[in-house]
Amino acid sequence: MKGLPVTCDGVVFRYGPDAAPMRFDCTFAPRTITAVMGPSGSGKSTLLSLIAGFERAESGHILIGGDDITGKAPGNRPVSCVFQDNNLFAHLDAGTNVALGISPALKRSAEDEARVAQALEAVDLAGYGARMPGSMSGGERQRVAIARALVRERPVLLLDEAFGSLGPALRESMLDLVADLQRRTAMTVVMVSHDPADARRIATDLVFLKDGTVGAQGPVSELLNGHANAEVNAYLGSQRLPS
Ligand SMILES: Nc1ncnc2c1ncn2[C@@H]1O[C@H](COP(=O)(O)OP(=O)(O)OP(=O)(O)O)[C@@H](O)[C@H]1O
Repeated sequence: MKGLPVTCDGVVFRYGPDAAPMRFDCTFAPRTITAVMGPSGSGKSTLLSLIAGFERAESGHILIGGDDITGKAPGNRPVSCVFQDNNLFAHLDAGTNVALGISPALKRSAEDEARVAQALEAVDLAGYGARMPGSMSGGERQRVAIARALVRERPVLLLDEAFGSLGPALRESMLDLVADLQRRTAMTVVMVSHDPADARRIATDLVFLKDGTVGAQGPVSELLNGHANAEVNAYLGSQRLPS
């Protein structure tokens, strides 16, 4: 599942006839981790929803690996998503939740079982297959969601504030897990985060949104060094320089 580039080419979207149009022109490089940052309401979740296919562009094109996927249904796009909450079916155990990434049928072949076990092991949850989501911690549930994304073997992984509700130490370990999985699978990862420390920790590229459009894009090392861009600096405030 080698990562593919994702390009938004003049993608225009609005939530309703009276809403201001958003417009996205950006590229997410293949096999890298790109952070998407920007003020609240700047369009980060909307951009991910457009790439995932939960929202449809009014005009423009979304390309993944050169394929125009603008009109494709979410399930036919080469992407997996992990959100902040509610990624799992509460009435199904962890193994079944992961297996849904392989097939919607609840019956699993021996080969499926092996893939589920392998994915749970990859996220450090070996042996957790029979556990119900309600009996797991927030971090464990997010790891199950990542395991499901892994078995889907899609070349693009979208993370929308996936670790936003976790404490700092756990969040760091989840970020390191994503970085490790990204290195092993060569996925393209697009990660929405509010925290510049997240981007500095694992992302190489940054797309900065402002007022429903791309305000800046480039390497994290340049855009978050405190000197590159006045709008990014204003957003970062006291976190302008790495601690
Ligand atoms: N379902 C919706 N219907 C109407 N407007 C919406 C809807 N979802 C989002 N919006 C509006 O679109 C704009 C962008 O929202 P979006 O959720 O993409 O921002 P965001 O950058 O992810 O914000 P946050 O950091 O607060 O999660 C905001 O002005 C928001 O109020």
